[in-house]
Amino acid sequence: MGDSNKGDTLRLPNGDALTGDEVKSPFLIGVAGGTASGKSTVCKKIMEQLGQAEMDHTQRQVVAISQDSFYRELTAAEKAKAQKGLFNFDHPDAFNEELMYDTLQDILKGHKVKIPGYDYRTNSLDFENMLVIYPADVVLFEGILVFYFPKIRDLFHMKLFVDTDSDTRLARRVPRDINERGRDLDAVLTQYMTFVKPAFEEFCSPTKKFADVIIPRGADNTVAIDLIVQHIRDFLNNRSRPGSTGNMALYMNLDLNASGIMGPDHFGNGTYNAIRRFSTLCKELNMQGNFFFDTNKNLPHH
Ligand SMILES: Nc1ncnc2c1ncn2[C@@H]1O[C@H](COP(=O)(O)OP(=O)(O)O)[C@@H](O)[C@H]1O
Ligand SMILES: O=c1ccn([C@@H]2O[C@H](COP(=O)(O)O)[C@@H](O)[C@H]2O)c(=O)[nH]1
Repeated sequence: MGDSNKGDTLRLPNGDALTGDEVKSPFLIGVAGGTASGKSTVCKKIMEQLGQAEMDHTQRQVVAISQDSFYRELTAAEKAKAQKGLFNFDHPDAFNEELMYDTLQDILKGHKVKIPGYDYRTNSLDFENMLVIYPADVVLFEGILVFYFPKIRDLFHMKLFVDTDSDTRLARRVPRDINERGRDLDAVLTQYMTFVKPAFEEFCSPTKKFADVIIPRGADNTVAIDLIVQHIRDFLNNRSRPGSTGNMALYMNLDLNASGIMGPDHFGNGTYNAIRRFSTLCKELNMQGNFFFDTNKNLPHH
């Protein structure tokens, strides 16, 4: 970061100030999309290409977290309904919004956090298998409704929406739920028609408009994934540069269309060039239909 930023208050995307030891705040990327659109697969590919997947958890620079760890605990009556496929896991009320928000805030402050796994066979949080999320440079947070809650949406430095058509998603969900989530065909189809499809249309699909980047065809879109990976690489390199404050938010929350307001003096030349490269690539890919890029109008906090 150039000298021009010395003395600036470092801020989380929602405007909260960061001070002292807390400045090693990660760059937080939200990854939304319908069920079985390929959100986890996209995150996995990003991690693999960055050489993070095979790395020890404590050493990773990039980590991925699922929104499923923030389903709220069900009452006995709700659990009984869930076992019969009669509970709506696709409604925003199924999630613990406050816990999700507080945990993401902790992550943004550079704290180590522990979150439960999720057991789809019992429809419950798995406190026996707690996941320890060590402070990282980049955190991917994926889930069907990660852009639904405004307070949470505002925490992301970058928002991706994995846009896979609904036939493909259903065709992938059926075998996945049968083979990996302990369901039978009837239950999967009934849940899909009763809850999943209507909730996607009402709550998930409308959040696509908040995305900075829309990835058509999910993990098949290798061009888009390569671009995102390159973008993250640039930021990781920038962060490790001598003189960098290590604050990703200052680096990322930019309206690229308004690049006239910044020049090589505003950030270091490396940063500036990376942003220009990203902007140019996005425009090209947009034209090729590999990628839809929108500037982040919600996050003007530099
Ligand atoms: N591009 C793809 N081609 C074939 N199968 C895929 C592809 N992307 C995902 N899948 C499969 O579809 C299912 C759902 O993918 P997943 O990444 O778990 O979606 P989500 O996280 O959005 O629910 C998984 O079984 C996964 O292996
Ligand atoms: O106990 C549960 C909890 C969730 N679901 C379904 O999971 C998907 C969200 O996960 P994806 O990996 O994004 O598909 C959601 O559509 C819920 O319906 C479930 O079936 N049971």
